[in-house]
Amino acid sequence: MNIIDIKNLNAKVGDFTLKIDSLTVSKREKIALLGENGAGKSTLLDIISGVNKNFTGELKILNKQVSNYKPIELANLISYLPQFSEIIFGFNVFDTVLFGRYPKTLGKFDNYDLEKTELWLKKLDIYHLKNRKFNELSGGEKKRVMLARVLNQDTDIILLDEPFSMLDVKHTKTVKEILADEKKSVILSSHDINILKGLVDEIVFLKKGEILCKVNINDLNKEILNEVFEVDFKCINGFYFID
Ligand SMILES: Nc1ncnc2c1ncn2[C@@H]1O[C@H](COP(=O)(O)OP(=O)(O)OP(=O)(O)O)[C@@H](O)[C@H]1O
Repeated sequence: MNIIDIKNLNAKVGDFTLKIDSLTVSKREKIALLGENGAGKSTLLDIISGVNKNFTGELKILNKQVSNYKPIELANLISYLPQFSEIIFGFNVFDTVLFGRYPKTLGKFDNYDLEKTELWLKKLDIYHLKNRKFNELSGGEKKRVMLARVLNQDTDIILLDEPFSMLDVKHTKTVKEILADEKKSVILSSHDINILKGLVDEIVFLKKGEILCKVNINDLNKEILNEVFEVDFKCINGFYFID
């Protein structure tokens, strides 16, 4: 069963047009959005998440048009890590992650919510930062806090805009393993092609606001990458490099 159905979607942001004729995501499917800067990855994630409602066409979540959901219903279905997170002012790390459980609890947090929060703090290796102010953290620390918050929201659909950017090698591995283990539908954008193996099922290539193709991760080849990114890739042992 499809959890997301997109048909004839058209959205304008400034001079840019996103035009998605058809895209479906099934339950527990993991998809990566790849494409050059400005291809429309964030715009598409903004639309699926409900942040950008300015589009025409069909966007169904669990067979129901997204505009027919109340915001709180959507927040119980979809969690979203935007590319930049500047939303939290005076909150410390613990409360920032705890608030991922707001849609489920409407703020009436119980022991289960506190335990879940502690669990994600530990998994994302930010437990030692739990009393620190979010705004005072480094870029990679902030990213891990926002990821913990998203995972604490515990939704069937997880949208992640460049979840690996700013992470060091060790925490990139940690986050990849966590996401690979999640039995959820995940759509993530990334500029790191080599991280996707063992993580996603399909890659959707975007170019100039349109889907160029959807490719199974096992069918990826350098010809596709050459066409999308207009550079000459080398493939060594299944990993892609440029000179
Ligand atoms: N609020 C806005 N006003 C005007 N133009 C916008 C706005 N948001 C995005 N755009 C334009 O839409 C296009 C697509 O942007 P988008 O952020 O979706 O690209 P992207 O694929 O996520 O890129 P990147 O890899 O750089 O993150 C870009 O040309 C961008 O300049």
